[in-house]
Amino acid sequence: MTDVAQQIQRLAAEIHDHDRRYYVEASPTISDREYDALLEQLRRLEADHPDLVASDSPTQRIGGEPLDAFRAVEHTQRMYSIDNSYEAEELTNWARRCYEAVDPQIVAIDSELKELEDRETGLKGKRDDAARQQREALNARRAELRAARDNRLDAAQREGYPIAGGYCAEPKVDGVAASLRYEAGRFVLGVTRGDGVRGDDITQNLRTLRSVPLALQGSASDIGVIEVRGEVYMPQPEFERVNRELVSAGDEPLVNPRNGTAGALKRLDPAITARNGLRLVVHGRGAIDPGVVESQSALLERCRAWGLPTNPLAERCATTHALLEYIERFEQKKQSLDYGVDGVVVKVDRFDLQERLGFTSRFPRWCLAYKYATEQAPTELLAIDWQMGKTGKLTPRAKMTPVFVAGTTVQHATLHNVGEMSRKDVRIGDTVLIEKAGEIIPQVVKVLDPDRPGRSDPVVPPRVCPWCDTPVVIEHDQRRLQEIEGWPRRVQREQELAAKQGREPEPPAEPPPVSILDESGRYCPNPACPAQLKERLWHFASRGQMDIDGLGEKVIEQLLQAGLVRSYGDLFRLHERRADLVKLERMGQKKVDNLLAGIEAAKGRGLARVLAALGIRHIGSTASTVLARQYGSLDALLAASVSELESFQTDGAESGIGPEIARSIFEYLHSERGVAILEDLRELGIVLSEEKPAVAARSGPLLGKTLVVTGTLAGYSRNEAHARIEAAGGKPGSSLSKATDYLVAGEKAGSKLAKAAQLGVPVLNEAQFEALLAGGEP
Ligand SMILES: NC(=O)c1ccc[n+]([C@@H]2O[C@H](COP(=O)([O-])OP(=O)(O)OC[C@H]3O[C@@H](n4cnc5c(N)ncnc54)[C@H](O)[C@@H]3O)[C@@H](O)[C@H]2O)c1
Ligand SMILES: [Zn+2]
Repeated sequence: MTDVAQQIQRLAAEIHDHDRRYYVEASPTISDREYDALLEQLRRLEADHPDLVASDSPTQRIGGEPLDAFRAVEHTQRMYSIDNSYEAEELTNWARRCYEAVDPQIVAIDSELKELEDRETGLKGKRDDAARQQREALNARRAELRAARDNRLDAAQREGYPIAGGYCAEPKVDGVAASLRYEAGRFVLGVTRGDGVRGDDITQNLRTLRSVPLALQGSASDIGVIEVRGEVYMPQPEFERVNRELVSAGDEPLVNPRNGTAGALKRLDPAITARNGLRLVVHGRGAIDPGVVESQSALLERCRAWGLPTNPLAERCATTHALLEYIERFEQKKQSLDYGVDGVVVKVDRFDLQERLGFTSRFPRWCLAYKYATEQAPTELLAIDWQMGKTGKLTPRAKMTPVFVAGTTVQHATLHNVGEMSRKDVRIGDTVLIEKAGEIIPQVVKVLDPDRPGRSDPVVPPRVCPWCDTPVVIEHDQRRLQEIEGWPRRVQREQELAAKQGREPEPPAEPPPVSILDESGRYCPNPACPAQLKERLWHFASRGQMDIDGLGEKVIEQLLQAGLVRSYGDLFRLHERRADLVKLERMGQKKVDNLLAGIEAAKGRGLARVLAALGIRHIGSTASTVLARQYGSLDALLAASVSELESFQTDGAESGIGPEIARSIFEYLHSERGVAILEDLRELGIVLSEEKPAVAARSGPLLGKTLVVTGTLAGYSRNEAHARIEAAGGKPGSSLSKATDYLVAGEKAGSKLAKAAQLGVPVLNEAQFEALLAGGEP
């Protein structure tokens, strides 16, 4: 194989790997700009060596793949990616190409030039006078046409390539593409982009989004097919809320809202998707009945009238000058939006012109994404320290010379885990590039001077816990482990297949053994580790959990140092150690009184808060609330089996407690340690039960009303509907009686409908229910 062929293959493999991380696993390891640079490099090589372009090259296809777990659906019209640019000049070059292809004068000139060329070919070999004369006339005409063409283009450039109908500029919302199909105005199918040809059927998940209308308004019901394309995204406040819950449940936080969206859409249980606060914005079309809309700007207008959400910041721009002005203006504005935007998408507005421009193998020619570069800054890496989490996880953190980036001064960046740190080969003294994209925590992008002489040795990760000297436990990337484990099976399968087909087997190469590069986590397994204890107590006492007034980080450290606290229970025994407490630095009588009162008050927070406070893996405030409501007391919870925990329904609907959560809570409750902790808390008089939903609000539009919910609602899970009823002052019931005020019926409502009719209980559909919640008439 030639060097170039090898280089192309290596690059393609590398890009393919990044695609998988980005689209399938939703955890990219390089920035978009670096990714785009790799792709550009490949494109250049391939352009010079067209014979080496493989049909599955990343330059020839769109990155995602449909997932096995969902039904794959073929798109009626392909879903494309969009070409990127980071420079104003690329944008004007793009506009020029569009202009040349659609401006009537240039098109006329080009077709005449083509005609001249054909005539010239016809004259080839003829040497007589007539032919010479014809040739001269032809050349003169060609020169004339070329001059006219240049003039026309020069003028167009000055005016900003004023294409007929102009351009449309819209924010490029950073989310996940989806196609939504409406037939006679009803939502019938939602599909991800997948590989552009086939995507995943995510209809059920999309139905849970409030911004996805299940039925369109106005003229839409008279139109056979309306297929729109849009972006599903997670607004910033939802992203922060979801991350707070994940962190408090001991799970890894989402890296950014886009990854969070991709993850939530891939959930098999729509109730979980519903909990992520996703939203939709429509920005394009798939198949739409002919004659319905003629341009991008008209489409957006019609969508609004049909009740489909579009971006109010979209604007028609007559020229590239206006486009660039929009881009500049928007760079300021995007900071204040409550959703992530990574650029501006510009499109030729008129659909007939779009059709004339057509597509390349990956992109529409009539569309371009202008991307804002993520703010990055170089700085020096001073040290790497290890942070302890409440589950015992040790996370490497870079300490750097402070640097100003994306609006704040940054001096720490996370390195995630030892694998990541080793793959980036980050060492002390390096100049590193850091960035803050949609993420809250700054990231180290890469080392800028990896070939510098006299570089320090790689940092050796701790083999024992830096706080308690217990040997650490190392975990490796699950996917790599499966790959290694499954290799013999793959070899065998190939041999069998080859034997059947009567050919030489071509067994897959043996995957390399796991190394430090595959490390995904390092843990201190010692439950009594003081560093973990501090993190756990800190979590236990915080707001969303036991909410103990006066027990902050500093006080916890003091208590641990003085040996006054070694467990959660010890907190509730502190009143016996009053004398010791007063002696602590900066404490004094009054502060001790406050602290002890805070601890006393926390005793009655109830089971849900206690479960959330214990830092059990995967158990955050949502899961603990569902569990406490369902079981009512610790004893009832203790009596439940794993299979019951994972399958119980709250009033006929999925509880949202999947197998992972069920196993985690079960194991904790029945572990020696869990039992000891909970028994201790029980003896100390901590309330380990939960009042059933009687904690109704004392005001609201539903005050004093009882509502029963049945069937599947599009906008909420059963639990959420109940929570909304309570928040509005009402009482959610489970069985119908004469005392029931309303029956809220979703899809597949079943026998309760007949019973309601019998009892004379009014039935509400979802829209009427929402109207009632909002304080109006149903
Ligand atoms: N960092 C990595 O490892 C990595 C890996 C793969 C891809 N990527 C990034 O993803 C890009 C490719 O992803 P892509 O194919 O999804 O392209 P893209 O995200 O750059 O743009 C295309 C998408 O933009 C969306 N979009 C948002 N607002 C829109 C609007 N108003 N109008 C039209 N479309 C709009 C559409 O859903 C469309 O599918 C790469 O260029 C790279 O930047 C990064
Ligand atoms: Zn330890």
